[in-house]
Amino acid sequence: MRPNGTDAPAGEPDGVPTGAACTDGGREALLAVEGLTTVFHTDKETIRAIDDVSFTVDKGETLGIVGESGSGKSVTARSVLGLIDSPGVIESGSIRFRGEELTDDNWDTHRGDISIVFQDPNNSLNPVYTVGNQIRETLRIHQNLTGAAAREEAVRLLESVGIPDARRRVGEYPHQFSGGMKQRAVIAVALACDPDLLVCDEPTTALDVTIQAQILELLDDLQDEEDLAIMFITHDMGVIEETADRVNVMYAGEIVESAPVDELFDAPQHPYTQGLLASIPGRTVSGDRLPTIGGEVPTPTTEPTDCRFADRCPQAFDACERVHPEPIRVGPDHTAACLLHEDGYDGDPGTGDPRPDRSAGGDAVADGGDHQ
Ligand SMILES: Nc1ncnc2c1ncn2[C@@H]1O[C@H](COP(=O)(O)OP(=O)(O)OP(=O)(O)O)[C@@H](O)[C@H]1O
Ligand code: NI
Repeated sequence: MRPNGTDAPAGEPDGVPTGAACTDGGREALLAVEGLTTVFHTDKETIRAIDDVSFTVDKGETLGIVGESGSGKSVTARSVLGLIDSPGVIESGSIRFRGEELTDDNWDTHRGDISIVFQDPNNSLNPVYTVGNQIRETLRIHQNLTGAAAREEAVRLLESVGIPDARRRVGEYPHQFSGGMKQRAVIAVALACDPDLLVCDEPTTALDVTIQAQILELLDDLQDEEDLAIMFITHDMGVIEETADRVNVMYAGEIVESAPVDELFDAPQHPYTQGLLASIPGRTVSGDRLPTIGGEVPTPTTEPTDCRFADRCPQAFDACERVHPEPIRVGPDHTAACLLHEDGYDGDPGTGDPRPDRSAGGDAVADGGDHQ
């Protein structure tokens, strides 16, 4: 959602949703999204920003969401957070948090359970209040903390996100913080809700590489300490490899592949994932030119009747233009929405690969030709 610069929710300059209350967890996934479809009714057309998206996030897990610009990553996050504004609307699907369906009526009671960190810390912090002020306000709303207790907790939170000299800096304004320190402060505000799930929408993209690495490390530490679940959105496969436990690969509003991170990198099953991986510097097998996927993500306006990736896919065959591929199990914990895998998973946990001849890597490309 970066292009139009609307990542900060209107009327919430500190980027922290309001509301409170916690319920106790069951054995169900922390977050379970099923068949979620969010559309934008523009003057010209209806954009199907995310289409029939299903996934879960478990307690303490990092789910990475990756895909090119326009693939629906931010809309997925905003849908889960109840931040879709007109002309957008959740058309269908279910979002359950700790087993409870999120509806217009009860969304507010879960506001503090799910926090979001956006790409640009400048849009998330209010320039006219001190950092400490913004943390304390969130503590008051979400944890009922006020006075000295809130002041101490604000300092503790700044310390926990690695801001040196926190006791002094808590009284400073956002402009007195560097970019990296500002994003740490944003994370501190997000944590002041005491969330179970932290959604990070490209939280390091605006930062330089060294700072980016530090923030990723910080999130990793926080996750261990606080048993946080994290939904991490990025277009950068390198960042995914470092942060995610599981990965959803999105394309044109759909999840085209989902797998544990190691498996996704070792044996990607969808040609789109294979293309994304092939464009990571250092992963190319030969030649000095990075292969990129030609073309760009289409903006879907109708329900899919074909594979939305077909016209960019090096392995496409006739049926890809006629049949919409549904996610198919290709391993114990691995799905791919691609007709190459329509035979599915043979149930052998030893390989996790129904067709070894079509497994990872560009070499599998020629195989698709059989179908023509
Ligand atoms: N407010 C809006 N009005 C109309 N269309 C929208 C709106 N917000 C998002 N979209 C459309 O929804 C689709 C998905 O957008 P989204 O922001 O989720 O992509 P993204 O994967 O987050 O991309 P990026 O990497 O650029 O942030 C795009 O086609 C986009 O144009
Ligand atoms: Ni986005």
